[in-house]
Amino acid sequence: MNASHGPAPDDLAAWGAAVLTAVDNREWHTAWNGVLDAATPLAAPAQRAVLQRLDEWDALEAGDEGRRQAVLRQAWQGLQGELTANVMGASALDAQDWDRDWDRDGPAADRDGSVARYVQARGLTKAYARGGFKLGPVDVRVNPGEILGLVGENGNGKTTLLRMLAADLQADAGSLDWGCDARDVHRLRSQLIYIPQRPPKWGGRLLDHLAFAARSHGVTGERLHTLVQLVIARLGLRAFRGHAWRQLSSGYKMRFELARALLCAPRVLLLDEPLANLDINAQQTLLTDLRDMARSPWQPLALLLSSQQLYEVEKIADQVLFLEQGQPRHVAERFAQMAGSAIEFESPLSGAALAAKLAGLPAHELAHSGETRIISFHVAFDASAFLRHAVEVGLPLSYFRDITRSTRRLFVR
Ligand SMILES: Nc1ncnc2c1ncn2[C@@H]1O[C@H](COP(=O)(O)OP(=O)(O)OP(=O)(O)O)[C@@H](O)[C@H]1O
Repeated sequence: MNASHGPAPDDLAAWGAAVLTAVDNREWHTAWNGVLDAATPLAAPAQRAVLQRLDEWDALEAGDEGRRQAVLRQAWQGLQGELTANVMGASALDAQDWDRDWDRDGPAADRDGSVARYVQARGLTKAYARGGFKLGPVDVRVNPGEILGLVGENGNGKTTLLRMLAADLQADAGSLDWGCDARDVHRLRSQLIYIPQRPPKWGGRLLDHLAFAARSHGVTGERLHTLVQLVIARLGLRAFRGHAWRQLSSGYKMRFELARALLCAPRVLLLDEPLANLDINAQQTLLTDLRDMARSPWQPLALLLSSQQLYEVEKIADQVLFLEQGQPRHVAERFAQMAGSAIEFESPLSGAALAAKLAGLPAHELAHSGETRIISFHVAFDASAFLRHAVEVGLPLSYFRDITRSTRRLFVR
């Protein structure tokens, strides 16, 4: 995409088709994510039109599905017009402020080296004198539009690595590269946003904080209002605009931090345990939103997130880096060395009763982690064969998952 002149025709067509498909399928969240994402770099009048549609949407009665589709289609059509005009050369971008960023951050800036284009580390190490923990050497590279999931048990160096990649903690050795001139550390840090697991407390109202963040990033005039409102909608914070820090749950505090990050138009986003303290539905929604943010056709991000939620992270990550006692294990390489297969399951049976039901299966080992059992076969034995066996011998199962190619397998002791 040529950012300084708006979207390329292919990006526009793909975006248009994806949003319309979501509208047809009544996947409202996905459709709105697409609309709000495309509206983010546009000028105030185009953003105001989208905000009007959002107000109409909020006023709709529950169950009014046809009207919902109509409102979203109208929002889509309005944006399509703006974006097409932009592709044809009549800039829809606000000449006054955001356009400056796009010019600055587009190819011209890439050439002058002032904008981060990816995050890359080679041979990165860190040792803490107190306690003796050592991390690395670690090699990593994440490009815009890609997601890296960082997993590992507690105390294995995930936070240490994220902070080094965010230029927030000095490495002992190795090289770090963001694809730009890193000598202006202040400028670099404004493009690398690190959100810690427990972000600091803030005072006042959520809306005022976000307006302040946008203003600090150079957004002015009417666009200050429309952009902040769009980003608030994007992160599902419309009902919390007037809320104070103490009135927000942990999940919404994380959403606030993401909204603040988006207003700074970061290139690299590093999140430490963003799923911690979220219920399962909130985790799924946040992961979808993070995936959409990273893969935005308008402003893609290199996204790195640490998490204990292996299964959830694996669903959206392009690469998974597993840290074990400070040493990186690139998961794809580990799997290449592992034979056999593994299944995680839960059953009310245990001990001899369970062993009797599993007798007759190919050679295996049985481990457990709390209530969950992990059966590891020495030879490939696929999940459907295991299920067939369970049905035949009457093994009751309350949970079942094939973890042969999951990072979960690396945690089996
Ligand atoms: N400033 C420090 N000085 C000394 N040791 C530290 C320091 N910061 C972290 N450590 C130690 O380094 C190790 C790795 O910590 P880190 O927070 O990076 O791990 P983590 O994988 O993020 O852990 P968790 O999942 O519990 O957040 C731990 O043993 C921790 O106690």
